[in-house]
Amino acid sequence: GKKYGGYLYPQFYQHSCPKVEEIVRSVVAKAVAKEARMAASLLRLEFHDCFVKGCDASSLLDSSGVLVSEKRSNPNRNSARGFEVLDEIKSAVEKACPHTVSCADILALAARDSTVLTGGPNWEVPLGRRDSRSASLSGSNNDIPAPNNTFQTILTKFKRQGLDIVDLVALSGSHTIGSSRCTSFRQRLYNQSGNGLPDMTLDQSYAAQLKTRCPRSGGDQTLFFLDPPSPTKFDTSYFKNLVAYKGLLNSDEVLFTMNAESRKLVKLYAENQELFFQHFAQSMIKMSSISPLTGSRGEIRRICRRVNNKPLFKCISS
Ligand code: HEM
Ligand SMILES: [Ca+2]
Repeated sequence: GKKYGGYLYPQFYQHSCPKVEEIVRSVVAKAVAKEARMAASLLRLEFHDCFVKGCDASSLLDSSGVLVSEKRSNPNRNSARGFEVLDEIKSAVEKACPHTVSCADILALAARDSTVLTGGPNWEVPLGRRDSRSASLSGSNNDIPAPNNTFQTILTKFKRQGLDIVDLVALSGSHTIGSSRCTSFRQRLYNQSGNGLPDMTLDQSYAAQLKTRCPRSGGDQTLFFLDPPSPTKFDTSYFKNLVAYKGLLNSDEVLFTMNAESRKLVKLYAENQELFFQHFAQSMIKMSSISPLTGSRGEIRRICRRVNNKPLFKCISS
């Protein structure tokens, strides 16, 4: 395809850094043991990276000079987390194999390891991505779906990345782990369509329960599990919630209420963990292969938070 293709392969570091997968896994395991939510946070970072200019670790860059960080965007501000863990992985990998493994590949591996560590499927991660020398704040604001987007808008944003409705439903299954802030779903509780009424598709007793900790105003940052029955276990519980009209985000519930095809997939995944896991792994490989920088494009960053300094002679000669 145009956006993903045969440039990445799992053995990319076989000779140059044979221990990379082991190093990433051990740091992720340590971080998740310390804080279970970290698995969710790392998995989400891969999504937010790949949807903006492809999987190029643009999402990991801090603001510096003219570069404006994607960390300031609406989907990421006060929300994206896990950057310290990636710093720790990167420095461990740099020690073993200096200037060899990209931050984009480290993030793709960390997302896979986070899935496995919480009980989800395993897959071989195609490798060979390189890191961008820029970020896109506008891309981060526009290309990552928002929780109050309509089903059609969300699907359109997935299709723009070369992803389809199966990818959308399977990957939304990531919300089987992790948390959301009150501000991300408040609208559903009080004023879904601008007429002062709640979202009628939200289970009423669940809504009442959410309102106690997510009031009309205040408490924006208060955290709620995306999948309350099993917030740290990668399982089918998320899809069972949707079938029971207990999806937390509007973008979750619309997968069951707004489209016949996605509704069918939600019901299938709710009852068939094996199928969900199989599709999830497939879709993660697809998402993690969006527009990679390969060959001599981009660079291997030394620190994931900033682009490498260019040596002076390059500036003069070019
Ligand atoms: C389909 C469109 C999607 C929308 C609208 C969406 C939206 C959101 C929102 C609003 C949150 C809570 C953020 C906060 O309040 O701080 C969240 C959390 C999360 N999202 Fe999504 N998401 C989508 C798809 C995905 C995909 C494709 C993945 C991964 C493949 C993913 C993984 C996660 C995870 C794991 C969390 C929890 C993060 C944590 O606890 O730190 N999401 N998402
Ligand atoms: Ca990116």
